Amino acid sequence: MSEPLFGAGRVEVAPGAVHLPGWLGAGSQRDLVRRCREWARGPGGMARHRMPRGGVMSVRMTALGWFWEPYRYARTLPGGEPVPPFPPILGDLAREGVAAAFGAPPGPGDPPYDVALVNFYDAEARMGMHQDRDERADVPVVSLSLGDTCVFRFGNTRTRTRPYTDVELASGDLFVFGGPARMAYHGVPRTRPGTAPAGLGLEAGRLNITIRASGLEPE
Ligand SMILES: O=C(O)CCC(=O)C(=O)O
Ligand SMILES: [Fe+2]
Repeated sequence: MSEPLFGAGRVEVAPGAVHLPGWLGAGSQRDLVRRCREWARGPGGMARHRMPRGGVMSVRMTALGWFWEPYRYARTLPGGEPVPPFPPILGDLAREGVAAAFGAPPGPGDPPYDVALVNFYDAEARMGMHQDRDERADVPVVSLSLGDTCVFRFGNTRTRTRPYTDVELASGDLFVFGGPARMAYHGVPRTRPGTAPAGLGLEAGRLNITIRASGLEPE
């Protein structure tokens, strides 16, 4: 086995896609779970979005910074209310995450992190293979996992199917994908109910926060 580049347990799943197990300590995980509860109580709630072809997503989500629905970003919520602001702590975590994954944070010329999607998975929820392609910036997507472990399927940029790699994302794990992996298809075929660490403040289910740079102009 080759020596990991940065600390123990850095796994390069594909060129540009890095998994750092246990990147967030227990205290940071608890803090983020508490914040997710606050964000979930915001005006957008935790909604199950309807897909353009009629299906309803099994994952519940709320958006910060920009509102997202399949498949676009909007400045306002569907009812016209303003979108809750993008929390600076998520920008800090995203830049630290990129530095931990690739050795350096995004450059000062890169569009800033300005949007986060908070996803909640109950025991039945899953997310089909998709690309994160509604952003107008080629900045890595930073994903933080809390609560139950899931199977995260990380594929290729051309098809929803093989070749892909199944990765177990546990509470506290960081996953970053950028560069040649930025447009790779990925999804969550299942979670593993009952695997969340005790004392997290999340009794059941999985939370995932993806932090992105929209590349869109602020007002
Ligand atoms: O829940 C995850 O780990 C992935 C979420 C995701 O791919 C997304 O929000 O676009
Ligand atoms: Fe995604």
